[in-house]
Amino acid sequence: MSNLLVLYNPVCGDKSAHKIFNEQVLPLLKQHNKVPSRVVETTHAGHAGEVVIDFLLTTPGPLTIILGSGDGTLHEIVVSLYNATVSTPTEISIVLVPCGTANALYWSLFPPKKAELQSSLLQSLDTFLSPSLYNPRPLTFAITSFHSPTSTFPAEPDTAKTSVAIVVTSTSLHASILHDSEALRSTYPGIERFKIAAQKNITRWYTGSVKLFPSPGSEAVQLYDPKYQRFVPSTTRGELQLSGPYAYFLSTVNVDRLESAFRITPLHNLPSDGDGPFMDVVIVRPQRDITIKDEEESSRESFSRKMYQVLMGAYQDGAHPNMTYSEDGNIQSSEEGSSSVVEYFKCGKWEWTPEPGDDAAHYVCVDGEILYIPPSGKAECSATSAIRNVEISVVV
Ligand SMILES: Nc1ncnc2c1ncn2[C@@H]1O[C@H](COP(=O)(O)OP(=O)(O)OP(=O)(O)O)[C@@H](O)[C@H]1O
Repeated sequence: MSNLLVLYNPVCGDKSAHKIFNEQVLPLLKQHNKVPSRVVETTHAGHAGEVVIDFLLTTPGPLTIILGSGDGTLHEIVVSLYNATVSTPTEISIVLVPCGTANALYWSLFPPKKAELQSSLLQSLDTFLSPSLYNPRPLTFAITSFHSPTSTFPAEPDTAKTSVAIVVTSTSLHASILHDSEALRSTYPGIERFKIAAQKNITRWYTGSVKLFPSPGSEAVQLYDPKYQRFVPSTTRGELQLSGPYAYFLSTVNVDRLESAFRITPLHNLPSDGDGPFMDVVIVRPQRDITIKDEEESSRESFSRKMYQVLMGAYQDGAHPNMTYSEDGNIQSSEEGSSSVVEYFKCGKWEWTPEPGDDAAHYVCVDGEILYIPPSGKAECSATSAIRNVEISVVV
């Protein structure tokens, strides 16, 4: 029998968690004779992680957390577990009640149905309360470590320079958007703040080098081929190097979307080679477009319209992986073009080494947390199925 902890963040999203928990979640638990060991409303940033660690230390054993938050609070819990010493193997099940701004994990596991104006926020809880439907989905983690040039390799992970994603790890445009949108949170509490920050950054390119590595059980990184609408092994075995500049570089685990309607990694569930944990990686490199001949402002301005089309493709149920360039460099929604606009990979690990002079290329977004790569350093991100002694699954 699993211990039960109820935990919610009253300030996430539109600040409705307190009401949802007191008017819906707690009465439903009572009705089903589920008695939580603790009910905690977070009081400060970082509190959710402290509560979970404290609970595990005082009450060892399998734990179910009914979590009212966005992705950021779950990220905080995962990072705390990564940094803590949980001495015995522990299984944690999360029942998600989406109260945040984007709720990427929830909407990926419970995609909104087109016919419904408003999908239920209690689908994970409903499953938890109906044991016959119970189907825990193990989470994959993307662990990013930040190396300065003085780090020795292979190095022990330095926890002070490591973070763990359960949704997204990105650089380039997406990291810039998250970096700038945080300052807009109080004025624009909803997802419009991401669009405003996108407009500000869309002409920027990012310089550096990228290496992708196959996931365990696969000899090569897998690349989506729009012509055959499936993943195929890259012709390069093992490590694959890609030269920049980059407009977009984003990887996800566990999700096909970052908001209910923004399906940026829509091929998350499409099978590919390899049996180990993997990440979906979406890259846009402007110089794959034959009309882009240089890195001047006018080229960036011109390419930003194509980058915009790619992002709109994500809002059109994830149409962008099938966008190709026509012979004259226009984007078409057809697999018949000369090359794909987006490069969509599945891999087990990536490395991002920003060009030392490109400050904006040093930002990395890990589930909304913005981290900075040390000067002349790099970020290394690997997919894994357990953190330390802890396995986490989500109730779907
Ligand atoms: N009582 C509190 N006061 C201030 N900040 C808090 C409190 N409790 C939690 N937080 C912080 O609130 C932040 C936002 O939470 P969260 O990321 O879950 O929601 P969101 O950003 O609205 O949604 P999403 O991540 O889905 O976009 C978290 O980073 C967490 O540290």
